[in-house]
This record gives sequence, structure tokens and C-alpha cells, in this order.
Amino acid sequence: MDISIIGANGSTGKHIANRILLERILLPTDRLQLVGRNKGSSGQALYGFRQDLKDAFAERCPIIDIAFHPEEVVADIIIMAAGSTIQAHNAPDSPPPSRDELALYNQQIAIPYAEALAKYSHGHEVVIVVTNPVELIVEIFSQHYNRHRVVGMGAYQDSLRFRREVARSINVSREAVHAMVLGEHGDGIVPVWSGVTIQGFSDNETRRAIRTVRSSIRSTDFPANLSLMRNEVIKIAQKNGMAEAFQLFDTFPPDIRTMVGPFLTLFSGTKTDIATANATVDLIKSMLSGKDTVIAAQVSLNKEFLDVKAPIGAPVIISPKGWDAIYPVSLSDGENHLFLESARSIQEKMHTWKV
Ligand SMILES: NC(=O)c1ccc[n+]([C@@H]2O[C@H](COP(=O)([O-])OP(=O)(O)OC[C@H]3O[C@@H](n4cnc5c(N)ncnc54)[C@H](O)[C@@H]3O)[C@@H](O)[C@H]2O)c1
Repeated sequence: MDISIIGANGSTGKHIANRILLERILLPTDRLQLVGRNKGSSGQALYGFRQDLKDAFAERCPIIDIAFHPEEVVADIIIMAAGSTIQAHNAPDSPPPSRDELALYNQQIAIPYAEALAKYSHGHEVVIVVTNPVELIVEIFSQHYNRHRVVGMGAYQDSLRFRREVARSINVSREAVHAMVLGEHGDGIVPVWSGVTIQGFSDNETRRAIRTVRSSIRSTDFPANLSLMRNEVIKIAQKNGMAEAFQLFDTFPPDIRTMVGPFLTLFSGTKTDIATANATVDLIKSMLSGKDTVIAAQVSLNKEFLDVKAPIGAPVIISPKGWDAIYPVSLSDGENHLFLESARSIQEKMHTWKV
């Protein structure tokens, strides 16, 4: 098997490469392709990065290729991780950073890769999209290639975060909590409280536990609560620093922490690259396991779920071929409303970005 990482010299790309080798997903006879930009020092640094990986993993290392042009990308799994990240600005009175700001820039990076895939692919490749805005990049690849083979990892990562935060509040391990986050990888997330299950808890115990920890009884109140608490934590971060901001963050409900956690991480001046790389590689491992697995991921829907036609985080059954079908999750009325709102907002953005 071959894996290609587009943007391999970026902070997320590098962690993904490292984790792939650590987990021994590729055999020494397999191939890892590191794809970068030819221009500037970052492309040249790929040669050094390859050497570092060889030093680190020695005889366990797969064959490592370097490529600089979209038409040279050849692999069974293509990870799209090239593009810019918006670093949070902590200037007073500026709005929180928006994924929309990335759209224009990252779209121009993604299009040549999607076009090359349309032209040169064998049809069996699977594309995992990390680059933000993940919905936009999923849509670009889906317009050029079989949409069932294009999977965005934003909702998968949001679901891991949600499960961890619920587990932390209820005092169990993340493995014991099953939960999903659908919708947009951004402010339009839809934490699916109605589908949360906790290993060892009866339905009644689960309902009681959830009631005590969730941010509001009604899902429709979630966006307003999120905005309120995020503004509150920004003020504390600006006034008293990150230690106090994270203390306040720890008192927030799990659905709010799911969104505010990565935001606060960026705000502190670092990135979410390690968690993102781990989530990406976990997703690949689930796909390769050979079992049909249900996950939340950004896919380009064509009315298969709640009649939505948009790229959005949806419950899908994945296999080594990509996403085969939608898993029929039933949502509460409030979650249903949030999901449709999220889809409407994504459609609007797609229109603005002329996709
Ligand atoms: N889905 C998530 O949860 C999540 C989390 C973190 C980052 N991201 C996204 O992943 C992307 C990368 O983030 P990062 O922090 O690693 O950024 P980064 O700036 O560290 O790395 C980006 C890399 O892309 C490369 N690149 C730029 N144009 C290219 C091109 N045309 N061809 C090949 N490579 C090219 C750059 O040289 C750089 O090495 C961003 O869009 C970011 O928003 C997503």
C-alpha cells in the first residue's frame, strides 16, 4: 500500500508521517510519498525530513518518495494536509479567527491536486481531507473525483473531542463513551447528545448523567451558549492570561469545551497539529480494518441524509473504499434543526466561494 501526504512539511503533515511510521501502517516494501511546494525553503526541507524519518525508523521505514507537482501524486490513500492555518489573534476587539478566511487561499492550493487526480487517478484512491475549511476542500475533490472516496476528518476529530470531554465530565474513559458530532467543522457543529451511550450505564443513568453535564437542555440554545462562553474565555485570556483562561475552560460543559478547546489552543499561540495528526491516522486505521465502521466525517451529500445536498459532517459507514453509505442516525428535533441550519450556512458559504 502507498500513502501520499500533500503538505508533508507542514506541522500537521509531519506529525501524520511520524505517526504512520510509528504505528507501522506501512511495511518496508510500501511507499510513503511526501508532497510539498517546489518554491522556497520548505520544499527543500522535505529532503532533510525524509532523512530524519529514515534515521528515526531505520529498517522499519517504507520507501519514501518526494514530489513537488500535483500530477506526480500517486498513492492508494492521499492525505490532503497542505494549506494555511489561521493563527488566533488576541488583539482586543478583533473577532475570533474564522475558517472562512482560509477558504480563498486554500482553495487555490487544492484545485490543482483535485484536477490532477481527475486526470491521472486509477479510481481506487481514497482522499482524506485535513485542510480547512474541510467542507470546501471535500467539495472541491468531490467535484473532480468519486465523492464516495473523499472523506473529511473534521467531524471525526470533533467526535473524538466530544467523547473525551463527555467522558471527563462523567468521570469515565473516552473508550466508554460513544458519541458523534455532525455538521460543520466550525461554529456549525452539532453535538448529538441524543445518541450518546456510556458503557456500563443504563438508559436512565445515561440520561441523568447527560442532564447534569450538558450546556443546555435544548440543542437550539447551543450556538448562543457557545458564543457567550467563548467570548467570556477570550476576555479572561486577554486580561489575566492563558492559565486562568484554561481554568475557566475546565468549568465549561463538554459540548462547549469541544469547540472552545481547539480555539483556546490556537489562541495560546500553538497549534492543534498533534491531535489532528492522531485523529487522521486513527481514521485511516479504522478504514483499513476491513470492518464496516460508523464514523462522523465530512462528505459531499447528495440528499442521502435529511435531504441535504452539501459537504457536511454526516454519519457514514466507512471501508477501505471510502464511505459506502449513510448510517441512519435519528436526531432529536433540536439537533435536526441545528444540522439543517449548519447545512444552510455551508451552502451559503459555498455559494460565496463560488464552488
Ligand atoms: N481538520 C482539522 O482538525 C485541522 C487541524 C489542524 C490543521 N488543519 C488544517 O490543515 C492545514 C495545514 O495546517 P498546518 O498547521 O500543518 O499548516 P502549516 O503551515 O504548518 O503547513 C502547511 C504546509 O502546506 C504546504 N503547502 C502549501 N502549498 C502547497 C502546495 N501547493 N503543495 C504542497 N504543499 C503545499 C506548505 O509548504 C506547508 O509545509 C490547514 O489548512 C489547517 O487549517 C486542520
